[in-house]
Amino acid sequence: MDRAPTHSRFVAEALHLIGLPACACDAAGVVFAANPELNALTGRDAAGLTLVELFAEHAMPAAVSQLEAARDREQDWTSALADANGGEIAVQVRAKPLPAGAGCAGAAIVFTDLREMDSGQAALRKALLEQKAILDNAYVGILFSKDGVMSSCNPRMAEMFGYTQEELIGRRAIEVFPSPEVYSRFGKQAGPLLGNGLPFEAPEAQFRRRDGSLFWCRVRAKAVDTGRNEAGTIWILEDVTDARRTMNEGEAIMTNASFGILFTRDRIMRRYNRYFSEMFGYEAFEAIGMPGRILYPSDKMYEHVGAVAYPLVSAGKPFQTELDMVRKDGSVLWVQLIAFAVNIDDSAAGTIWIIEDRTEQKRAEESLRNALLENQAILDSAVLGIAVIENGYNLRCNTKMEELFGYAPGEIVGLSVQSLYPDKAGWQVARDETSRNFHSGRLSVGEYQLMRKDGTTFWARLSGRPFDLSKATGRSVWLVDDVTARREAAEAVRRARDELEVRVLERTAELAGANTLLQAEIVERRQAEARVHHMAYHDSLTGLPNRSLLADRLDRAMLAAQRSDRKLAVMFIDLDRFKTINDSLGHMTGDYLLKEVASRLCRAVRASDTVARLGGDEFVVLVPGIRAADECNQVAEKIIDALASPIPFEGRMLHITPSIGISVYPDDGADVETLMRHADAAMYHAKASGRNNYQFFTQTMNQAAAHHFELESSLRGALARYEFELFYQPIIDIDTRQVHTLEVLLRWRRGGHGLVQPDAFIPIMEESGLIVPVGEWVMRKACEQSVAWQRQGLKPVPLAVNLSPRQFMHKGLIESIRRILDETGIDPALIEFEITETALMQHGEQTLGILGQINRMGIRLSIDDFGTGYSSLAYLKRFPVKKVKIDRAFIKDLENSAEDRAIVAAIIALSNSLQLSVVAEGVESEGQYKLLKGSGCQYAQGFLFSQPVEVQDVTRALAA
Ligand SMILES: Nc1nc2c(ncn2[C@@H]2O[C@H](COP(=O)(O)O[C@H]3[C@@H](O)[C@H](n4cnc5c(=O)[nH]c(N)nc54)O[C@@H]3COP(=O)(O)O)[C@@H](O)[C@H]2O)c(=O)[nH]1
Repeated sequence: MDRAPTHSRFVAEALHLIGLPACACDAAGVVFAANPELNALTGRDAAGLTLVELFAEHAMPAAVSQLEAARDREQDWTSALADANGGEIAVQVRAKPLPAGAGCAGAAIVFTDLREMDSGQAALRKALLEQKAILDNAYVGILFSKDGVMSSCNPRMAEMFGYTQEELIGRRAIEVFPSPEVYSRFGKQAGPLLGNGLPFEAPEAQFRRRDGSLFWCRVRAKAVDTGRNEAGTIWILEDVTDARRTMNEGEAIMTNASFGILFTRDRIMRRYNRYFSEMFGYEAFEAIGMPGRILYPSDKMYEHVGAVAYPLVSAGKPFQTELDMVRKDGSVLWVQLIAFAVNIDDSAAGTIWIIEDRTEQKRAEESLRNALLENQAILDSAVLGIAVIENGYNLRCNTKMEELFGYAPGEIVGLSVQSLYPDKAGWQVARDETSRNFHSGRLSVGEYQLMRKDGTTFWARLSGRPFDLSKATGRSVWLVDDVTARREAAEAVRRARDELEVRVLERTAELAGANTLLQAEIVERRQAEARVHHMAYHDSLTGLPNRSLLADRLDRAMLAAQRSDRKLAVMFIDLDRFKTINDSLGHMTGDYLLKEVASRLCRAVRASDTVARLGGDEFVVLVPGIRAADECNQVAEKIIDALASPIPFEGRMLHITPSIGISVYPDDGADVETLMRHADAAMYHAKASGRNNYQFFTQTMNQAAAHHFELESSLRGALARYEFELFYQPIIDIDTRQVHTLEVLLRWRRGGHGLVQPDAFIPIMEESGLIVPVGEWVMRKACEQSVAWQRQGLKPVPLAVNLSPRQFMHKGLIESIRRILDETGIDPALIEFEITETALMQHGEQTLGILGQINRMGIRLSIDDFGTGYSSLAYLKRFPVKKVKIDRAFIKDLENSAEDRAIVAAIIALSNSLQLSVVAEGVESEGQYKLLKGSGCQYAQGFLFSQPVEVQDVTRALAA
């Protein structure tokens, strides 16, 4: 053995002294020393045996346990040793810790061979040992006291107080009480009972340990000998400190629990905590003893809970449910009920019910559930897809979301967000934008193309926000709206708008074009209106103001004159012999002449004066702002001077002179019509005064005008009154001085006035048109006379009848001639028409046609007043005329004027070359006659031969 031999030897020697079989074992349970008595008893050397080998097999567990405990304190038990023959030996075993001086831990074991005792001793000893074993092994402290002194105790009592048995025994009882007062009080309670032989019991009494700490014990006491107090008292103390603490803790739990705790047994309420009282409305002890049924709303529920709960509880399993229970006042509360057995080994021990009032919780849960249901209903009925996203995956979504993407219910959950995009690039763009927005603390809103489960795509408006806006990552909620239709509509609208804009542009262009055209039309119209206005108020040929505008300006000028106390002059200008120029040289020439005159007039007067053209060759100059009438002299002189120089036109020098009549406002009239009429009268006077001069209006001029008017009026009835008659003047053959022709000359034998000469009334008839019917009368009368002369047997003499320009151009002329010829039966060869040179040249080809018709009737034609107009040789050649009459103006000074002679000679030469006869009119002297005859003129007419004479004179002459 390894153990120290000194110790073994020392222990072995000690074992030899015991006299009873004994041994010593170490902490490992190996016998390291045994005395001969033990060796003899077991029949083998015990030293070196293990406990397993030393004890009988069935005694092993107790032996091991007892020896383990014996290392600390003495143990005593009945056991059996194994002998060398495999048998066993009944022994009483007493084991004690090895003393400190033994040198090692372990126990000393002493055996008493129970086989050596006689039966009485053995029984007694056995009983004593058993009692001792009971006392020693009792879990309660047992103490004997006498006279207040502890006389003996079991190990448990000493242990409870922290003493050894030896230390405790002999001590006074008062020492183990907390204080003398407690001891005294305790004694007062226990003493009377014990003194009377009665047991004393205190459920809780406080004691003091050796170390001063206090602990609680349940105390039971009884006199050892109830008949003799002096025999002492046996005290049994049960340490209930832990139980009391446990009980207090339980009470605290019961009292402070925030749920109801109910203890029932036999389904009767035995105990409950404060919370239960408050929960169900019962007082602290009010419901104790009542059946648990009162807590349930119905028998059925009560029975049901019992039927379900108790089998579980009896099996050691907790029962848990939630149900309605009933308060004392009948109101219902919703509780969670948990039940378990007080002792699973004893179902009759009762049941503990943990009851938690979940009414509010249930209400809250229901409210929450309703809210969730509502939310779910809202989500499911939402027209937008709604999804919760975390870490790029769909956590949850509503029905609409699934519909949008074409997934079955629940299919989207767990899908990656990327799988909802048609490609990674699109998803990446959306993710980057979302990240930027979330990190900026903003919502992320955008439109992206997404992909359905079947691979088709659509446009959606995504609106996302993190659950916590302050965190860019984590869960986020997204609204998904299918905006494909809206985008298509927007696209359609955009296209429509583009088309509309194009149309608008086109229409605008059209309108611009139309506007341009309209503007042009407006301009054109305004120009036209201006032209019309201009035409209405201006002379189309010269551009000068016309009669209307002149009247207006004259009106205004009169008003101005009234205000300024000035006068104004109206200067009526008529161009002398313009008619002749116009008729002979044609309209072109006449027009040119008029325009030049207009221009010269404008230059001659001031800009403040008005030059107007009334028509034909009539002009008016309005001179406002004059102080006296004689201021007009200068103006009139300037006008005459302006027109004095000849006007060159197409190789000719045109000479024109004005006759100017002047009326002055207010002297000669107070209105436009009067001033104009008076100026006109003055102009006539100027003409009568030899032309190329000016005359101021006088009242006598008014009388001339009145006379003119009177003549015209009288002429209108002259034909009907047979006041006309014919005179005849012979045209003689120069060579023979015999009558060649008779010129028919009209006379007006005006009633009360005598015979009126043609110059006094033919211009008026020409002007008024009366010349047409009167001229026809002349033709008819002349023809009738010729026929009459012939009927009288007189020698037929041709008659020369004058045709005025107006008469010549009259449409009914040819028909009228034809009718007269037919009706009178005159030989057309006896008729000759004299037409002035001016009239012939006036209408060119038309004249030629009329002349041709007349000529074809057999009527001869002659040109009257030849030399005063502007004959065209081309026409002369073509006209079917036979004769020209040299105007008497060239004959008048023939004898004195070489120029006139040259002209007459030229006319005669021209006529000869054209094979025309020449008549010289106005021959009044023999000198003239001779010159004419010498010049080769064939015919002559004049007072030298005869004045115009009445028909009777002609008849007489013809008959002579
Ligand atoms: N259309 C018509 N015109 C007619 C008609 N009757 C006349 N007239 C024209 O009137 C003008 C004046 O005519 P009258 O006063 O008759 O004078 C004519 C002669 O008396 C005049 N004459 C003739 N010889 C001389 C003369 O030696 N000296 C002179 N001082 N006068 C003389 O000449 C007139 C005839 O001229 P003309 O006709 O040019 O041959 C006159 O122009 C008439 O034509 C008519 O019915 N219709």
